[in-house]
Amino acid sequence: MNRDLIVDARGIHAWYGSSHVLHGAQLQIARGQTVGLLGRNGMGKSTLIRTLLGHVAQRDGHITLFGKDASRFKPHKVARLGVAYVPEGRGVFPNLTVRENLVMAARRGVDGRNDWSFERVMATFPRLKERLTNLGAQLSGGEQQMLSIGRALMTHPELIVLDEATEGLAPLIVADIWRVIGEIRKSGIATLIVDRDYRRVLAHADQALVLQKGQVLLQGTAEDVANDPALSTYLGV
Ligand SMILES: Nc1ncnc2c1ncn2[C@@H]1O[C@H](COP(=O)(O)OP(=O)(O)OP(=O)(O)O)[C@@H](O)[C@H]1O
Repeated sequence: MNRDLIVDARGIHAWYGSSHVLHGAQLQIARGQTVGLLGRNGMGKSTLIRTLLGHVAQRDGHITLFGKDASRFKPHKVARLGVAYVPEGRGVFPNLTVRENLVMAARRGVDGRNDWSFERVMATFPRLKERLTNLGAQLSGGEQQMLSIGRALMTHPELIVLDEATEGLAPLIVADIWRVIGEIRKSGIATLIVDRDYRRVLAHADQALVLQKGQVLLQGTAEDVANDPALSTYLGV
């Protein structure tokens, strides 16, 4: 195995009841790498993510995370390895303040890293700084998304998984979230990104893959995927 791979998933199958959704998909992420996961609606992107994270019980295939066989790991065990999940539809505590949401998430990284301090998160998300005493439920959708990413950073992950982080948000907020994704990339944390805006995904990613009906049809550097003549057909654009 390539030692730099923090995610190495091969031959992944997943089912919801009798519905067979993933048909031998694969995904590799190296340390510090940004990987874009593309595909039309319903092609299995969220299912692949949820399978890697241990949320899909009916699964088959080989998943190695940080060199450990995680094929049967439960979500809490995956999280403890240093994987932070920012799910579609946020994931903040509505009855806690912004400050409480952040502080309760804080922990050192697996290797003891502690560089994403509360102050650094505040500097990254100036909007949240103005809302520290507001409850999670009082935030706009965009602010909740920022808080969710802020919480992920406070856990000092090796990998952040962003599933549709910009979905349904106003363009200025979307631009701000892409700025933060760029900062996360620069800071050396690996990211796995699913987003409808494939151009932005490819502009921010090192590697990309395209899922169709639960299989990976295209995989390579973001530049190669962007230049592949079949891309627009696969994405229906
Ligand atoms: N909890 C579930 N139970 C049953 N079927 C599901 C469930 N979640 C997803 N599916 C089905 O699995 C298939 C893949 O869905 P998935 O959400 O992984 O696709 P996606 O590529 O992430 O698309 P989208 O962008 O629409 O979320 C779809 O046919 C979907 O209807």
